[in-house]
Amino acid sequence: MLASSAVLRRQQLVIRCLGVGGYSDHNINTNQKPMQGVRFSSGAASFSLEADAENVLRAITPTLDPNRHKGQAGNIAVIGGCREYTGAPYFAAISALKIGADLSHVFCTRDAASVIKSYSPELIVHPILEESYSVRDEDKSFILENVLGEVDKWMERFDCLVIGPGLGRDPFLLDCVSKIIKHARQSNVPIVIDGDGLFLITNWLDLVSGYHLAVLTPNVNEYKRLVQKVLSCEVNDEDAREQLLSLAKRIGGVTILRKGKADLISDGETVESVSIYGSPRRCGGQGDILSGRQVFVSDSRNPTMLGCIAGSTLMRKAASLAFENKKRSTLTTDIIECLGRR
Ligand SMILES: NC(=O)C1=CN([C@@H]2O[C@H](COP(=O)(O)OP(=O)(O)OC[C@H]3O[C@@H](n4cnc5c(N)ncnc54)[C@H](OP(=O)(O)O)[C@@H]3O)[C@@H](O)[C@H]2O)[C@@H](O)CC1
Ligand SMILES: Nc1ncnc2c1ncn2[C@@H]1O[C@H](COP(=O)(O)OP(=O)(O)OP(=O)(O)O)[C@@H](O)[C@H]1O
Ligand SMILES: [Mg+2]
Repeated sequence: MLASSAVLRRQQLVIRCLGVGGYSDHNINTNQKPMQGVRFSSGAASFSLEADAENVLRAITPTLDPNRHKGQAGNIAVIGGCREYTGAPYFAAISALKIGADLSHVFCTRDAASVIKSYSPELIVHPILEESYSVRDEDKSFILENVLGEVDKWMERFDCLVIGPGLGRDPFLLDCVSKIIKHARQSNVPIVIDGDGLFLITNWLDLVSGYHLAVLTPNVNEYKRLVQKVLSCEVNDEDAREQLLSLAKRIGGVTILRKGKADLISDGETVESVSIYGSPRRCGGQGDILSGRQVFVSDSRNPTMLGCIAGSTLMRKAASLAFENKKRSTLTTDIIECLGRR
């Protein structure tokens, strides 16, 4: 079957981002020497720790190419935003634009939509999700079909879905989102699962199990719940890397970025860590920024690990720059202003 144009575009994004075959986006246009510094062995990227986080950042960030048109540097969608939470989906969606995506959509509930639209004209906000309180039982299947139809109209054009920032835990809303995840898998769209999206898949692991284009970004609580559910034990920080490797292996296919003092990243085969930069401020919203940074997640395995290393490094670098400037008063909005600064 001919790969759809979106899959081809995502694969071109892979080649440009990774410089697979020694060519970065810049080389493609100028045929200069392949990039140095990023080592690939037997098809799996093997990186030392901190120094390569910088090299990965350099390797995976596509250069600005005058021959490209709008959308080719990345078109992402955040699935999240409800009556309770409107900041999280905004943080995730604007962060993707700030690191270079061209278009950023938010699919949220009607209540949240006008609030998120008021935060920024840069975002394309779709008020299509519903929570139980606004839906009669007899209308639920019709509304579910309508939600899926609205998302499917756009699905082929997305390079990545970020599912969960500010989603909340409403059962009807989570049921709709579970169907969106299934449709994304059928369309081979990479997905980043964060926030309440992790609450959903922890209770329904089949949604992501075996899907190598899925990235999970749990915080301390969310990771604890995943370990309890999948490994039937408590988090063991004595053997954090081994436990993360087992968790990723047991779920199968996914890449997990365990957020913490050091971010640990595993695809079930290797484990990498990123602990450079960062700030001592733990204000809410920093994880949402990180989930939006995974816009480089792509079609094949290695870039998923690379995307996580790059996203974590960029997030921590921006947090460090913001803290230098604002100290104890640093907020997530200050960190967003520092994104993309090198
Ligand atoms: N400005 C914004 O809009 C921001 C919005 N945010 C959004 O908030 C959502 C939750 O994210 P978070 O990080 O607070 O979740 P987390 O650490 O697992 O829980 C902390 C503790 O609270 C509890 N708990 C949580 N949610 C619950 C619920 N719905 N109903 C009941 N209990 C709940 C939880 O209990 P537990 O699950 O452990 O039993 C734990 O004890 C998520 O969608 C995120 O994107 C954040 O990104 C920040 C900025
Ligand atoms: N102790 C720490 N020291 C330095 N950086 C940290 C520390 N804990 C987390 N981080 C970094 O802060 C970012 C957000 O992690 P955090 O655990 O706050 O996510 P979260 O709880 O999902 O955030 P959010 O409030 O957006 O939901 C991650 O990039 C992580 O690398
Ligand atoms: Mg979070």
